[in-house]
Amino acid sequence: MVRSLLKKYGIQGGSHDQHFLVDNRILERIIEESRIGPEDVVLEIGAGVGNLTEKIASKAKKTIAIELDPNLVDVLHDRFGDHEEIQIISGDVLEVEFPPFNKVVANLPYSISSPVTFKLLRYDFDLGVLMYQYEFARRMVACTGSEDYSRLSVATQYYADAEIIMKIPASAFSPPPKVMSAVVKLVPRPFPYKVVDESFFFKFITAVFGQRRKKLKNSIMNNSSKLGLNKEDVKEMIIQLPQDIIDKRPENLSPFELADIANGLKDIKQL
Ligand SMILES: C[S@@+](CC[C@H](N)C(=O)[O-])C[C@H]1O[C@@H](n2cnc3c(N)ncnc32)[C@H](O)[C@@H]1O
Repeated sequence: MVRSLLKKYGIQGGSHDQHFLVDNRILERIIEESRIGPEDVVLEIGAGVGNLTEKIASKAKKTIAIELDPNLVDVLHDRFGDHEEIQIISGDVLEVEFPPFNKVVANLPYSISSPVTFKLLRYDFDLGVLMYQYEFARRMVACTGSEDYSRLSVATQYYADAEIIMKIPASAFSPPPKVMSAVVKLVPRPFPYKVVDESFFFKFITAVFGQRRKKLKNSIMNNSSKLGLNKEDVKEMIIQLPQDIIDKRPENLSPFELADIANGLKDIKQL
C-alpha cells in the first residue's frame, strides 16, 4: 500500500525529515484516536504521499494538507486534485497562515517539532494527535520533578493537556528514522493558572531552565539582565519572593509555582 505508492512515484525520502509511515495498523490507530467525524475540519502537516491524508479525508468534512516538498505536492495533486474536500497547501508550515481547523493530525517533521507545536498551540482547536520523536514527546508530557521535566513541559502544559498514547518503533517507517517515535494527544484548554505577562513568563522559563540544577534564586540573579531586571535591585527583589519556592531548583517547581514567581518578578519590575 504505502510502499507501493512510494514506488509508483519514485519517492525515497530521507531529506526534509521524510520518514513515511508504512504500517497500516498504526495509521488506522492514529485515525481511531483522532475520532474524526463528518463535522471535523482537520489540518495535516507534512502530508507526504497522502497515506494519512486519504484516511483523514474519508471521515472528515474537510482536510487541509500542508507539504513543503514540491515533488510530494505534485503527488498529492495527482492523487487528490479532484477531491474538493481536500485542500492542498504547498509551502513551509512555519510560514503559511493556517485556515480555520478544529483538529490537527500529523506525522510531523521532527526537526521543527518545537516551532511547529508552539505555532499550532496559538490557534484555537479541540484536539491534536501528533507524531514526535519519542524523547521530545517524553519532555512534552513530563511531570514536575521527573528527569524529563523541562521548559518544553511547562510551555506545552501551559496550553494543553498532553499525553503519550502510542510508542512507535522505527520499523514502522520507510526509510526508518534513527530514533523511536511517539504519538501525543494534545487537548488545548484555558490556562490553568494566572500569568500576568505571557511573554515575560516564557522568557523566565527559558532563562531558569537553562540552569535547571541551580536554586531558582541563583538563576534569577544570574539571568537578571536577560530578564530585563536591574542587577542591583535583584537582591532586594529576591527577599520579597516566597522563600520556600526560590530555594528550590526549577526542575522541582510546578508550572503554577514558576508562574507565581514570574508574576512576582513582573510586579516588582513595574514598581
Ligand atoms: C515524517 S514525514 C510524514 C509524511 C507522511 N505524512 C507520513 O505520515 O508518512 C514529514 C513530512 O513533512 C514534510 N515537511 C518537512 N518539513 C516541512 C515544512 N517545513 N513544512 C511542511 N512540510 C514539511 C516532509 O516533506 C514530509 O513529507
